Amino acid sequence: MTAVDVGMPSVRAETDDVSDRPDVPDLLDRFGRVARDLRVSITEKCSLRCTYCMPEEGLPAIPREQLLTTAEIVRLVGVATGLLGVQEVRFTGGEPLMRRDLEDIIAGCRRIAPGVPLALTSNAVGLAHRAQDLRDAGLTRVNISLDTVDRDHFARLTRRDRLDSVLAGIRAAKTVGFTRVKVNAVLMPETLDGAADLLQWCLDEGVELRFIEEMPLDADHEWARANMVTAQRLLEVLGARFTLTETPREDPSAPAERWSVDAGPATVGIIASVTRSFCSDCDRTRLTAEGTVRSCLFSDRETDLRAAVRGGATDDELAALWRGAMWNKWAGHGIDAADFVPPERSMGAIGG
Ligand SMILES: Nc1nc2c(ncn2[C@@H]2O[C@H](COP(=O)(O)OP(=O)(O)OP(=O)(O)O)[C@@H](O)[C@H]2O)c(=O)[nH]1
Ligand SMILES: C[S@@+](CC[C@H](N)C(=O)[O-])C[C@H]1O[C@@H](n2cnc3c(N)ncnc32)[C@H](O)[C@@H]1O
Ligand code: SF4
Ligand code: SF4
Repeated sequence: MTAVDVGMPSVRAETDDVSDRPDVPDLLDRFGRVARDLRVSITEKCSLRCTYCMPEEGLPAIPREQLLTTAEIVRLVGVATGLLGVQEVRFTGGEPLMRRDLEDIIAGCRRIAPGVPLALTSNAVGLAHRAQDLRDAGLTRVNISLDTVDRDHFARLTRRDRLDSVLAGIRAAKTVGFTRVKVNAVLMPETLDGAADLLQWCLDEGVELRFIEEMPLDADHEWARANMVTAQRLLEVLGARFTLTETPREDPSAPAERWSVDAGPATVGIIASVTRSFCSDCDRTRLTAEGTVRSCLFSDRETDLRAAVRGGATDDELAALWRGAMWNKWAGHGIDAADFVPPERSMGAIGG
């Protein structure tokens, strides 16, 4: 972390003041954190309707002219990696595969940021047909969401009967040579009984499974702390079938804590965003599909870069706007605070 006088801001600072920001190129915030991990949402559309994320009818469509174009995404990724110290870029959504120009976006970003890892977070529906092209375009890594290997549970949770397509997508990701394919599973009461089967499937396939605590980011606003499956509860359930041993954290800003399974080398991860929050080490910055910078998943304060891009701003001007947006980033999500209010946008609308 960069050492600067960061003062004592409140957890949810509501200010745009950047007059006290030190003149450094990186995406520094008042708490001394530096964002190096950029997550770019490229669409609000999705082929699934996971209950913890989307409403049944899907999100309201973003008018085409409000979406960042391929060229605009590439330019902003160039600003982030070239001027702002971003070291990894992840494409997300909505479902990034819903954009037919995803391969062009990846190829453009690969050209503008040759040495930077480019990752994708996807539900893998239809990935089997595109995995090779995405790899050829320069994609480095893929994380895939899969909550259960039980077809009925999958169909109920995602409101779509697409388990086979997802499993084929995961296998294709391995076949075309993406290294360290990871599977993300959100912990839900309905799928907890199948958690050990999911882990066994991932062990058999040689992919790395991470369970994720559900956050209050569902479009239906049904999240309740009392109903949430905690990391602790999951460990009890998995412990009935596997021997789990906690391993040291690879990197303090990596959200997953890892346990070796049956003496390893395979591991299972848990992203305990709620009960063991990692906000104090957060290294994320986000671009929404409409081209706003969002400093934290939970903060609705956004800075419009699309208007600046379309108004003729230079790269240096865009970088300055981005730095200002991150300086006033909140300390953390504050889910346990008495006055917590979930953000207006749901996970799929922000870009998870
Ligand atoms: N609290 C919090 N959780 C996040 C954030 N971004 C993603 N998540 C959660 O972390 C899960 C995994 O995210 P991924 O998209 O796989 O990214 P990642 O964990 O950074 O990926 P790796 O670099 O492969 O570890 C998501 O499903 C979200 O639930 C964030 O900024 N804050
Ligand atoms: C919003 S999705 C977008 C990318 C892609 N559609 C997918 O599902 O991987 C990104 C990640 O957010 C996670 N997610 C969605 N809603 C969540 C919630 N309420 N709490 C925690 N994670 C959530 C998903 O499981 C997924 O891993
Ligand atoms: S989690 Fe991903 S796949 Fe599921 S509804 Fe949200 S955006 Fe779609
Ligand atoms: S909730 Fe906000 S501060 Fe916490 S890890 Fe996520 S983006 Fe970072």
